[in-house]
Amino acid sequence: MAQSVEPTAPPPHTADRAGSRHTADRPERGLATALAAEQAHLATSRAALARMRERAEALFSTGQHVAGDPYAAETLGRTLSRRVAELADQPDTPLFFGRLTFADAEHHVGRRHVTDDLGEPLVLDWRAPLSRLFYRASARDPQGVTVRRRFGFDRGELTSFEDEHLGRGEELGTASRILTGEIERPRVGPMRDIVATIQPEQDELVRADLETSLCVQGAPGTGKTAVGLHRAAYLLYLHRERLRRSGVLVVGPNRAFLAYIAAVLPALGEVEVAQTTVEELVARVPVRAVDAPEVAALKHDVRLAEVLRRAVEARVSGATEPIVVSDGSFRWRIGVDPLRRIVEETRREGLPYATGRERVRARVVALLQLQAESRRAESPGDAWLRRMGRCRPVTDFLDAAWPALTPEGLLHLLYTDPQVLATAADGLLTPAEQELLRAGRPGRTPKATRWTAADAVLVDEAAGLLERPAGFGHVVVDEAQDLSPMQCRAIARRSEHGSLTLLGDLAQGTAPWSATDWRESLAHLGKPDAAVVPLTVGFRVPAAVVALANRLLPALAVDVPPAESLRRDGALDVRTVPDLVAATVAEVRAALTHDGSVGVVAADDAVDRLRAALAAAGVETATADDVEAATRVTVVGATAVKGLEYDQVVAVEPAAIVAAEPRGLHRLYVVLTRAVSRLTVLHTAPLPGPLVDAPTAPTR
Ligand SMILES: Nc1ncnc2c1ncn2[C@@H]1O[C@H](COP(=O)(O)OP(=O)(O)OP(=O)(O)O)[C@@H](O)[C@H]1O
Repeated sequence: MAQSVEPTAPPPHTADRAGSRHTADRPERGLATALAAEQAHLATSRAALARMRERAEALFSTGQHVAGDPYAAETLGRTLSRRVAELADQPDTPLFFGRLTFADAEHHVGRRHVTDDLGEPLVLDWRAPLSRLFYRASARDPQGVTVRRRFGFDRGELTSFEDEHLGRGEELGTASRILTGEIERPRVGPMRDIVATIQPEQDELVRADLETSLCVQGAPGTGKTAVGLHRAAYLLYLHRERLRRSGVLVVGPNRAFLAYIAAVLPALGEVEVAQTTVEELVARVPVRAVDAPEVAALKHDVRLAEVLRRAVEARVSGATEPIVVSDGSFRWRIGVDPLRRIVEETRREGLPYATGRERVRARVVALLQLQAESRRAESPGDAWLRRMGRCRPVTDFLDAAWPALTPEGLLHLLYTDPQVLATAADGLLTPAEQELLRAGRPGRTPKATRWTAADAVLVDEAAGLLERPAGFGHVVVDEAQDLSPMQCRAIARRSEHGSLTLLGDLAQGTAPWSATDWRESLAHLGKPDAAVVPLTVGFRVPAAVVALANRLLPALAVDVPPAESLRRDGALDVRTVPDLVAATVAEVRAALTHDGSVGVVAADDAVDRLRAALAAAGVETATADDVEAATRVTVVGATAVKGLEYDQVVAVEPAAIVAAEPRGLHRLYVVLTRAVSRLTVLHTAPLPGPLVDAPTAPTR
């Protein structure tokens, strides 16, 4: 049988476990000795990590004297300061969480490599090839592992362990108490890493090759975000140099979400991953206006990509006049035909527009150079070439045949010149749609125009036609179901030569343009062949709560496998109340008698009222952006709660959440799947149809 051990004076919540497992005196003593040995190994490893950090700090402070020049010093300084940050020891985060025993060796597995002064490993990084066995070895296929040991910690102290003798066919799987304890622990504050308990099907995704693009369709709480972040850390470990140069980007739905996940990668020693929202990614113009819903929907339609492409192409025209340049006593001339040929040839090369313009300039200058060489019998120098490239006749020709463009200038032109729009949109947009696009009253100039969020995406598309943006080696996109086709393209431009991890749940799509089929999104993202992999085992939401949320699925018109929960604990309470505000205050008070965070989720326009009522009742609350807030209660609008979780959730008036937006039922599905331990639904209005008569499960 699998064994577990606790110290002789364990913390109260683990005492009975130890007692129930090991009554015989001798094994208990043996296990206590083993526990003491593990605690000693932890102390040794901590001390070794501290020495590694001291060495890195010493190098950092002498780095400037060692490096030959200021640039080298800066690079070295950056590398070393990163190294120092990576080696930080977080007192609450165990340095190792597992141990693998083989016939001839033993390895502790932890958050980073730790070596002793001789370079011998004390802890293996969880991402090392050997560590993989910690997650993947099983009784059926032990892969050489005789014993897998998991450690239990309490506030950074090693307090217990559990052994699975895989070699003898023993395996605890999800019955592991340490695993269950980790999954069911009350949540507080920002998201944490899950390295100690990554499940085999998650590990498979985390360790997919750098070349592989993946789309993970996962029900709420199945660990999609966790998988995406751990994959980023894994890829950075395996391809450190390459990805440091090209970069890794994480795209999330909003700032509150990014704040919630911000600490995960640094805790894994990865301090240099860019984290952003799509809005920030495309923020070339300030957003100062809001589109009507039908205009926004049109601007996010993929047909606009072709309209913009044609509009750019239409800027290029043939030459109508020769170029004549006076150069001292010489006059150089290029006729209309060769100029047309240059434009045509360059157009066929399909370069980004701005690069094309420079190519045409270079070709014109090359023809001038030929003439100069044949007349003067010597080759003109660089200064001459530059002067020719900038001289008036050449720039006049360029401005007529291949005019300079800015992305916002192009969009402004489309919005203000009906003829330009009609030509570019011919056969693609109806006259009524063209009218809609122009209805936004653009300013006289691009600068004077009050751009909308959808305009910013179009400006980014235009920018991509003019110049190729720098891409990332790997991009992780969370809540990807909400990306519009045009937003997908903005991400595609940044991952053209890299790979993607796309994470999402079609059932949680709340935007008017949310995906209903991953294949379409993947095509817009430029990765049509990426595999779509389901995750269905939920680690967040208790089974009773999942059952309630699943009642909405048939009404959501998406084809996704329903979630199952690993969690049998948890409570659900759905109640009609006479006064929503008073009931919310009472419910929050009751929730505060238990551990963990409390999230009050309501339609956006009810948030201020509820916060005020809670404040009047003496309950301090935070907003979703404030993940570090000392207060345990957060009041959050339904539209901001995606991706977040709270230990106890009070969902207020589902009917109002549904009524607030066209995809309100999808929004409600998101709201109902945020609870870790307990969900209370309070309502005065009738519940939305699918929830009527739902059974409740009050267990405490
Ligand atoms: N293997 C695991 N071990 C322990 N906890 C896990 C594991 N996988 C996921 N979790 C936890 O389950 C919760 C949900 O995970 P996560 O937020 O990644 O899910 P998600 O699929 O992104 O959810 P959503 O669809 O709501 O965005 C988190 O608290 C996470 O830490």
